[in-house]
Amino acid sequence: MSDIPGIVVNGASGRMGRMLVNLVSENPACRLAGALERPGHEWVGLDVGTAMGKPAIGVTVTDDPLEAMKDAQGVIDFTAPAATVALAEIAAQARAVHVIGTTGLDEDDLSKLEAAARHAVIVRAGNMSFGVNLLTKLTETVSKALDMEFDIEIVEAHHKHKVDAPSGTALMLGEAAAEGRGLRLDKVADRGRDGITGEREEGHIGFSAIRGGDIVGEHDVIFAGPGERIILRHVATDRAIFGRGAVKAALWGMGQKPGSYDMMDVLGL
Ligand SMILES: NC(=O)C1=CN([C@@H]2O[C@H](COP(=O)(O)OP(=O)(O)OC[C@H]3O[C@@H](n4cnc5c(N)ncnc54)[C@H](O)[C@@H]3O)[C@@H](O)[C@H]2O)C=CC1
Ligand SMILES: O=C(O)C1=N[C@H](C(=O)O)C[C@H](O)C1
Repeated sequence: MSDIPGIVVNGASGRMGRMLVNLVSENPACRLAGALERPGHEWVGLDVGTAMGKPAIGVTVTDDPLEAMKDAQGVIDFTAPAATVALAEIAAQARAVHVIGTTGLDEDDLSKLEAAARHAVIVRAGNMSFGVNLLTKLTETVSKALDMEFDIEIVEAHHKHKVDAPSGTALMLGEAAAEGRGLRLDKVADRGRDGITGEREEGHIGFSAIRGGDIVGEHDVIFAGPGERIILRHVATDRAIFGRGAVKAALWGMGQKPGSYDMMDVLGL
């Protein structure tokens, strides 16, 4: 047993998973304690370094979460909603901090995560980067300062492999914009306009999603008023910004009481 905190990466072969295997292995403040993939995945049973086409690093990919977490204090999870909900219960049993980057979670998924957070630390955010969390703060501030004459529209762009829309980040920004106006996003969100939609309703918050190529992630919050527009923008050019935030969240979470936290808590924003 080492004194250095151990972190497991779930979804180790994914775009974020590979990034995280590297970031956790290279960070002197933690060690890679395990690598998880879904049952049947071709990486299961291989050394995760070898599977990535690099030298072996002494961690074998497994599909058994309890086995992966036997010597870990945290697990970082950028996978898919069903996988994340299933892992939450197991991470709580193992008393491991569960850092969740997975997006596309529905209300039912979220209530299951809340239940798991009664026994364990969960840190979840639709975007783990410092820049987007700062943008989220700014969005709330600007929304609070402007009156309803300013229409709020959120436009996001991502790579062609992304499976959920609007992005988790867009929803985070929408929630902040609604909060700034003292409203609940689910009462004012316009998602997916098509056909004869009628005029825009005052106070609504609109979402548009672009998908193509290898776009890492881009978000604009547009405040369109009479005679002027304010646009807040974040452009991600490297997935490492999400990965670094997730590692920070895992280490931070190890000092917290059970409960649900987000990146604002981690970053003190
Ligand atoms: N919050 C944030 O800052 C960010 C969130 N994301 C989100 O993270 C998620 C993953 O994104 P990508 O890495 O681009 O996707 P990806 O499709 O490249 O990777 C997902 C991985 O999860 C694995 N997986 C699926 N079911 C599993 C299970 N039951 N057990 C273990 N592994 C399982 C897949 O085999 C795959 O390797 C998405 O929901 C995405 O929106 C992505 C980037 C940043
Ligand atoms: O799927 C992605 O790639 C990303 N997903 C997150 C989201 O849904 O907002 C964060 C980031 O934009 C990349």
